[in-house]
Amino acid sequence: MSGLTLASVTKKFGDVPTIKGVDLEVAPGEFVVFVGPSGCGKSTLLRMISGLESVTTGQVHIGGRDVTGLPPSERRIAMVFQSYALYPHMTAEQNLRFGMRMRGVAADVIDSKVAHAVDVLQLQPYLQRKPGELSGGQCQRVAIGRAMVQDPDIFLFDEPLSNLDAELRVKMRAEIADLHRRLGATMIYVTHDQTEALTLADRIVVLNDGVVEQVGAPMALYQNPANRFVAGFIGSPRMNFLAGDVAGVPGAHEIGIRPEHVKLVADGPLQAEVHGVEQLGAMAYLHCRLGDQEVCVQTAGLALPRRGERVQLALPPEHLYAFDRDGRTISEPKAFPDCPVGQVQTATVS
Ligand SMILES: Nc1ncnc2c1ncn2[C@@H]1O[C@H](COP(=O)(O)OP(=O)(O)OP(=O)(O)O)[C@@H](O)[C@H]1O
Repeated sequence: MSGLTLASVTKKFGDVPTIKGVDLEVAPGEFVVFVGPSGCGKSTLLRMISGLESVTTGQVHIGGRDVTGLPPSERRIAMVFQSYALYPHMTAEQNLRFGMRMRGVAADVIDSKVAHAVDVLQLQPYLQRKPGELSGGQCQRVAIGRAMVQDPDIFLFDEPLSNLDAELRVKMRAEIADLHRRLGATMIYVTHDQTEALTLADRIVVLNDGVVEQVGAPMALYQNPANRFVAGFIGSPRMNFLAGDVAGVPGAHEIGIRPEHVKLVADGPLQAEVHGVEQLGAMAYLHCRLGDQEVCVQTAGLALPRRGERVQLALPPEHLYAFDRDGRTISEPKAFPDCPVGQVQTATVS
């Protein structure tokens, strides 16, 4: 099992800086997820790790080896793409065997590796079918199997579940988590799906415009975002941001509070008007106007206010985040289960 080190990695496309200096240590066996808005450079960074994209400056080390100048075939990585990238004219089994056959791997070794992947991913029923005769989820399992048989030092996943419907995504997400537990392999995974990031990752890397905003365990980022960007990006619906003086927090340019922490009260300090109600069954989101500011409130109540009604809100101080003019979090870190305040990881690179 190998880890990964990115040292001051940059990428320019022509004159356009796309990755602006990323440092990252991934421990052997770790599951690290890259998230960030569209175009922030997630796939580019992954492709630089794989060798499909060159590095402009900086180094990539895999398992202690400097692989910066090596082609993908010499990096001992396997990549799983959103588009599966299976050979359409080959059966699932031929797809699993092909790469090894081309590299001249002995037949008995191929047999045992394929048998293991087929067993772990339960591919037996599909082996003789071609990709056109398989569902998206089945194709993706074959693609993951093809990565597995390479015995890579690192698995790289580029939005592997994006082409699947919602139900299948949930199932495949569980399968990938299970695969990680069983193989204990190092995995780097790109997604724009928050749920995938929060449920799969040991650590999440939040990227924004080619820089790392914060790296940390999912709940560490959720509870203790280093800045406004991470606070707004991690969590759905996103954190509410209000002018600092609304909650009377001294020194704060802006305050933030998550929808689940805003309270509907009978007699509160803040008067708001409901302009939207989203009833989701077990809970609802109320979209309220507080003067000229927007506040989303999560509530479990069944007797919901209606559109146009006035409600009173309270913002419990223990749930407030304060940000300075530059968007840095200036409130005290919050403790949460399994991670006392002293151990909170809020490393930022800018
Ligand atoms: N080969 C290329 N030539 C020029 N620009 C590129 C190339 N590949 C990517 N880019 C640009 O680099 C930026 C980062 O792209 P990248 O695909 O890494 O983003 P991303 O975060 O993965 O986005 P998405 O979530 O939409 O897939 C984008 O502005 C993109 O247009």
